[in-house]
Amino acid sequence: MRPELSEYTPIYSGKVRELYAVDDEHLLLVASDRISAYDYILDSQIPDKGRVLTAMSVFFFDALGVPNHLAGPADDPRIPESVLGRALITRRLDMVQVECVARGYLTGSGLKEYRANGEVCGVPLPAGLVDGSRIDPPIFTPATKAAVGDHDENVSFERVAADVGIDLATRLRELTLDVYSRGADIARDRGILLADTKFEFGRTPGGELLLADEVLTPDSSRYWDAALYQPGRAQPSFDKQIVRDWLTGPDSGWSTDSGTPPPPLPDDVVARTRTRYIEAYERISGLSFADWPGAAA
Ligand SMILES: Nc1ncnc(-c2cnn(Cc3cccc(F)c3)c2)c1Cl
Repeated sequence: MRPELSEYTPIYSGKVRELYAVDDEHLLLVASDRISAYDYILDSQIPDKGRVLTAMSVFFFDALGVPNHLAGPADDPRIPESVLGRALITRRLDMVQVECVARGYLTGSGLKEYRANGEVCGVPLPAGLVDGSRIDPPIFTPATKAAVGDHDENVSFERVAADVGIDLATRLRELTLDVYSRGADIARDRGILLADTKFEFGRTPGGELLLADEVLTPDSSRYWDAALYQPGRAQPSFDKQIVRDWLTGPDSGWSTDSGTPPPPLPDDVVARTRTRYIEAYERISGLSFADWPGAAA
């Protein structure tokens, strides 16, 4: 008999995820079916999004073999039925307050910084790069966690070293670049480019540094279809472009500068987006999503 979610203490609610305390040493990390676009949490949910992204994290934790915070399998008996498949039991860690970002392609806030001063987080880049240019080897572009609703602030490695010490900063950079590069290689071999990603690390009471949070998911990373990759323009998002195009298209009655929340999504936009998430997981993992725990939505 699985416990009810109400037996656990909620300790954090993010835009699309929640965190509960299971006991003094363990947490329950829950991924919802909510989706965000243009900095709004949409009213419409994407069925199975939480289960697919949880499956992706588990795949990469296993495939990359990095010491991490997982404390049980996806069907751990401590996981309530209501969130089975979209929740994981993790060790409770002392989280390092650094957003550990790796970039293998130049876009978003990195491109903005590059255009202003030819570098990102203090890392100089070659001249002449455009939106979507490959950055090889990838670069470590950390950020400080922003307050709720704000964007993280990109900072230099030197600032991270000043905040957490040079040894830990160096370790974070090494781990971030290694895990990103190996994960991006796996995805690229299957036709999906992971343009960038954000990791979080935490320390055990014994001081061991573990990879925590979600790993290389479409919510923590930019996913691009390799077949459509074309530097010099904004790349379409593998998972979110269908939603973005409908919201900014003629049928939504909405626009990004309307100052109003986006309208609900049509059923076909929801269904096609669900399919994109499942396709990304099955292509990258080589596994069938039908075999993943929890009730299909
Ligand atoms: N193993 C850990 N130990 C201690 N703290 C965390 C932790 C804190 N915050 N976050 C981000 C987050 C993850 C999911 C749902 C949310 F609402 C927020 C993760 C973790 Cl993963």
